[in-house]
Amino acid sequence: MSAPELIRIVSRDSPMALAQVERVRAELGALHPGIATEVIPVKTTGDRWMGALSQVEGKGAFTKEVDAALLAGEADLAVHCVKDIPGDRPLPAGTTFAAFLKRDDVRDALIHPGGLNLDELPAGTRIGTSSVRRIAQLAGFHPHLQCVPMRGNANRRMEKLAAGDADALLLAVSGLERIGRTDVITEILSVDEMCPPVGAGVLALQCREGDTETIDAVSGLGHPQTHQETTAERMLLHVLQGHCNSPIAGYATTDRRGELSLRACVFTPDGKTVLNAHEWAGPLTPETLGTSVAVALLRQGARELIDGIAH
Ligand SMILES: NCc1[nH]cc(CCC(=O)O)c1CC(=O)O
Repeated sequence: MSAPELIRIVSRDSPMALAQVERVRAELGALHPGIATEVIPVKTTGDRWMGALSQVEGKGAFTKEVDAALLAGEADLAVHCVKDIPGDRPLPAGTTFAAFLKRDDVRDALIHPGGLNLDELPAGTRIGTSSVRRIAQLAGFHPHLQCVPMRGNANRRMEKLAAGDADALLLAVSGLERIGRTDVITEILSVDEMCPPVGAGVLALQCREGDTETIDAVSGLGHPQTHQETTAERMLLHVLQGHCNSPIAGYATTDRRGELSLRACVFTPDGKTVLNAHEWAGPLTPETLGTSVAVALLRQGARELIDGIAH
């Protein structure tokens, strides 16, 4: 096998995305010191458009331009947050996952400049988030709080918070770690209080399908346990046909014995209805586990909840 001399890495151009690329370069450099890398940052529709995502092409808004550069041969490797990759459709034809990096923290954090915890926030506190998953769970467990729409990358959201557009934010711990801003965290929410999204904290390396040189070079960065968890979670999302406006949460974990399990929830936007399922893989493959948990939720009426929301 001949290793490539240069791998051109394409990614969104937000500070978080560029930090993700630096992690990939560092891990790749340690594994293959002879391979040079080049970074190709691109702006995506999701970065430009500050309105509701459902008015553009939904979640693909964060991946479309990156995937296009990969397919056009302008880059050899795309780095994506799995959380941003649509789950209701296959990957763009001609591309494939080459690796999932070891998972970071899956939890969400509260950022409140006054230093209060979620339970201490007074009625009417404005939480800046446009995430239907976060909105539904806040509405269910903390109905006295008010969610106000907030989009943009994490740095931009913190600027908007400082400008008074909201009183507090919810952001992923992993994202704050990547941009070096864990100092702003007031409270890390437990997964029981705020169930994470499918793919939380996982970075995917995506290549052109036929590019075995690059695929072989980067596949060593993959983390088997993360691969299993991500596969189960993405199959869940696929079977549920969740779209960018679906309040779906789900995360797989691997216990000390190596046993994989998947828990998932589907909410109504007001958080009053919560469908819940948790299953162990046992002899099932991660794909079958994801399918089984999705079917358990469908039996409870998940289809009606998901289709009941415009997208
Ligand atoms: N919505 C943007 C986005 N995509 C992935 C992450 C966090 C990092 C990850 O889960 O990989 C974030 C920021 C956030 O939700 O706070």
